[in-house]
Amino acid sequence: MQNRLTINDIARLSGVGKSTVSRVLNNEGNVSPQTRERVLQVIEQEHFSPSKSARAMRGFSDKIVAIIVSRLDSPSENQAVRAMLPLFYQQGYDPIVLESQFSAERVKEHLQVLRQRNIDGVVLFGFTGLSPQILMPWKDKLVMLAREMPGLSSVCYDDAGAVQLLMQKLLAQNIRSIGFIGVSPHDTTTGQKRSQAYQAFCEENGLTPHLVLGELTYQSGFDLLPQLLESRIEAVICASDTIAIGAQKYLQQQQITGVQVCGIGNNPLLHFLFPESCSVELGYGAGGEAAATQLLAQLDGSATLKQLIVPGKLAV
Ligand SMILES: O=P(O)(O)OC[C@H]1O[C@H](O[C@H]2O[C@H](CO)[C@@H](O)[C@H](O)[C@H]2O)[C@H](O)[C@@H](O)[C@@H]1O
Repeated sequence: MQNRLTINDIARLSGVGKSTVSRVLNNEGNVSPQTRERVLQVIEQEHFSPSKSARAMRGFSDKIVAIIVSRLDSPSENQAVRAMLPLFYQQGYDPIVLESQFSAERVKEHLQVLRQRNIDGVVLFGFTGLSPQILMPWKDKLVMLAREMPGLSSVCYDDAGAVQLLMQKLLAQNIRSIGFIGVSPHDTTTGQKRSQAYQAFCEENGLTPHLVLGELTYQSGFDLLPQLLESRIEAVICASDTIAIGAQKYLQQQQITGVQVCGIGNNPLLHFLFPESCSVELGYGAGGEAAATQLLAQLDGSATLKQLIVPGKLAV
């Protein structure tokens, strides 16, 4: 992105004064929503970014990357973010963290502000419903995590592979009555891919599928397990370790034994509370490192866009 235009040009094109543009850039009050929108439109159209030296003079760090997580309370995303931070610090970048709550509109707003602030790069935890139109202008300075999108760099997890590892492990123990607690297929990765892998494995191995769908919460595991127990399952695979914690809690509360609970993610809390459960190390730390490394390489011009998949492995 080049700074061919100055703040005076943006003021002229928007039909406002220079101080108004400055207030919009600094996200200050005293600007009507219509004026703010007009100025932002011109900034967007012209790909304008205030000079870094101006930012530095205002006391901002000159190298900033933004990390847009979906949920600040997600254990899996926290693991990935923690792995990224040291890499950004080492290269002199100050990371800032924003939250999307799976809202495409919120991502759009965040990116607008980041554009105004001339942020150097973005790691975005992707999800269903994000518009390529919003993201493509960022393609050289953005890496998407946990989802892929054509034309963007991405780091994904092996969703189907994780389910297959668990199914193979259970089958090797001669456990054939296996239930699955998944999430909505609207969620392409944790939802659709993991549930489909379960169903496909059942079909290939002559197993009867027992599938229920809930949300990415402890409560879902707790509430949905009783339905599966009616089918006399010997084991249950949960689409995430968070769901598995809820399922284990139900078994503990009802003093039910003989049902093996498996999760995906290798969350230390699952192993601490319920060491008898099993899980797949999906590689959140490795994913975070890979995303940060790729973004840094894109920013210094040493890498082209890449799509990476982190391999999972059974957690011991
Ligand atoms: O309970 P958590 O530790 O939060 O793990 C649940 C899943 O979180 C992640 O998937 C969800 O967020 C992704 C963005 O980070 C999004 O792409 C996906 O659709 C959501 O389901 C993580 O990627 C999964 O591995 C976790 O199982």
